[in-house]
Amino acid sequence: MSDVDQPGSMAPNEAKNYLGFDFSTQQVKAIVVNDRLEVLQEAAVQFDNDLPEYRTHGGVNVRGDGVTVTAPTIMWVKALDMLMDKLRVAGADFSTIAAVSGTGQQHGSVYWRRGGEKILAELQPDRFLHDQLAMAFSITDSPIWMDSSTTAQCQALEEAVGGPQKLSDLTGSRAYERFTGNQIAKIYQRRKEAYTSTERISLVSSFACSLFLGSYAPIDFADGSGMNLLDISTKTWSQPCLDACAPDLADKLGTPVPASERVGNIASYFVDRYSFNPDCAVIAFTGDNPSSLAGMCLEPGDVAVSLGTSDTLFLWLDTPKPKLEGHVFLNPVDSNAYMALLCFKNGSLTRERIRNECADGSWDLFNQLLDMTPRGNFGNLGMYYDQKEITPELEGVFRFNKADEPVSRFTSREVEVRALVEGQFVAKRVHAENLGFSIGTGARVLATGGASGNKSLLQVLADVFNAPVYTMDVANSACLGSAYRAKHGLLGGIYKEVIKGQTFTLACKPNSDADKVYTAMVERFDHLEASLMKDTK
Ligand SMILES: Nc1ncnc2c1ncn2[C@@H]1O[C@H](COP(=O)(O)OP(=O)(O)O)[C@@H](O)[C@H]1O
Ligand SMILES: O=C(CO)[C@@H](O)[C@H](O)COP(=O)(O)O
Repeated sequence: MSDVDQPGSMAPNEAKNYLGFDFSTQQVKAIVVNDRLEVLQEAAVQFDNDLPEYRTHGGVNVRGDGVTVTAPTIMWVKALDMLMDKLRVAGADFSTIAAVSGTGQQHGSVYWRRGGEKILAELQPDRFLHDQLAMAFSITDSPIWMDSSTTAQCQALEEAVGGPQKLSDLTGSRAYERFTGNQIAKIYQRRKEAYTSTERISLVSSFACSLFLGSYAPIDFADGSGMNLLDISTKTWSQPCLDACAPDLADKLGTPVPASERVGNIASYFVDRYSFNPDCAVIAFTGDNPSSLAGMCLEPGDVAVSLGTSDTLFLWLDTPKPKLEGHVFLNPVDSNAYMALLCFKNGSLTRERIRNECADGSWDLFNQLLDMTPRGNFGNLGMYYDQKEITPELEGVFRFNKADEPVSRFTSREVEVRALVEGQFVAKRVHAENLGFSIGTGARVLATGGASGNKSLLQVLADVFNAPVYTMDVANSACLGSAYRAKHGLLGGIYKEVIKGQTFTLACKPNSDADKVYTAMVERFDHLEASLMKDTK
């Protein structure tokens, strides 16, 4: 029997569309693209505004200790219920979707109670997912990437494998507090019963994939690299790392797979409730930064800067050289390649705080203030770490005048705004150069994320990197990358040959004096940051 004759299969001449999801920090989003990769529909559900009953701020709950940061797992499920309805209202025809994929904020973890997979398999199409999954989790609040409460677990893991560089050589990163292995170790130590009653531990990405699959979805190699548990050479769990974190962990994690793997077909729940074709493929979900790399079709030599809740900077890597700073992940579109990533916790939320304090909550006014100050900011320089930063591990606000003397405040709000933005982007260049990256002639900076629509910010980015900044029509490349990966996962082949034709728009060019101004500022910043780190230690 041919494909066309099989009940429910997609006929060759039927429209083939692709659906991508992004379970990120502040919202869940979706994009439908057609076979030519043109966007047909987009929708989003914002946690704080659309689901106020969970009382999140920026999509998360910060506990009393100030360092434990979680999000209610069931909130993500309820957001998906709402998003599916929004997509339908936007005109999405789910019967045309040939494949679904997705992405999630990295490192966050979901704990399925024993019996969770049975609940997934028996979901009733006439009821919401969140009603049926309310009892499916052994831990109801998922630790997320902003958590920095696992310092002790990180030390223990590094000691267990022979030190921070050994761990980095093995897993692509030294121990980081938000990395999932350390979070699991803390849960095992503090909540043994809950750990024992956990059948499966998912990342946010593989948890979301499980909802579409109707069974536990595997963790993919790229997002799995953000756990301090995956051996990036063998692409299997590292037994010494597992043993250092918690017992029976391999069973609870399942076997990792390439991000392009077709992990099954869509669950009958989605066929019956939303009229998906039963042949619709589910492609492994991955982390949001790896998915952005896929959405931007990053080339070796490009630098991508994501301005989402976190600010991240990432690069394509052919050869991994893990260091004590930054991360090496397996590449989501080429299993023989890698990507390097730097993550800065104080991104958009810190910019929002300064916007609220200096610009009456208006981005327009914030931009006017930024544009009215000169490059170099009269020698004033700032570092704004409202929450303990990841790169570098500093907390607090540090302001310096042109003589590098600490000052408690700047003389005007425009100087404060420019100090924030220059400080954030100079930090990215300093730490990218520490990783060995230097921007060559002809290199492009590709900007994405919620703040990448702001031209005044992008102008500073272009100046600091002394390189042109490009954007795509769709600011959310993580979500777009999910739709692209759905197509690639279904069809197979070389990613760049299946996914081609994206156009970038030149957003900003560097000014002629930028190199001089910012090369000097990079040196000063590096020096000042090093002395702050010394003081902290
Ligand atoms: N015009 C703007 N200027 C600067 N930042 C903006 C602008 N519009 C949105 N943002 C920022 O984008 C952030 C959300 O980015 P997004 O990539 O959607 O986040 P995430 O994917 O992490 O949920 C918000 O916190 C907001 O501060
Ligand atoms: O921790 C990291 C990367 O290592 C963060 O980048 C998270 O992946 C959250 O992403 P956004 O919601 O800010 O896009």
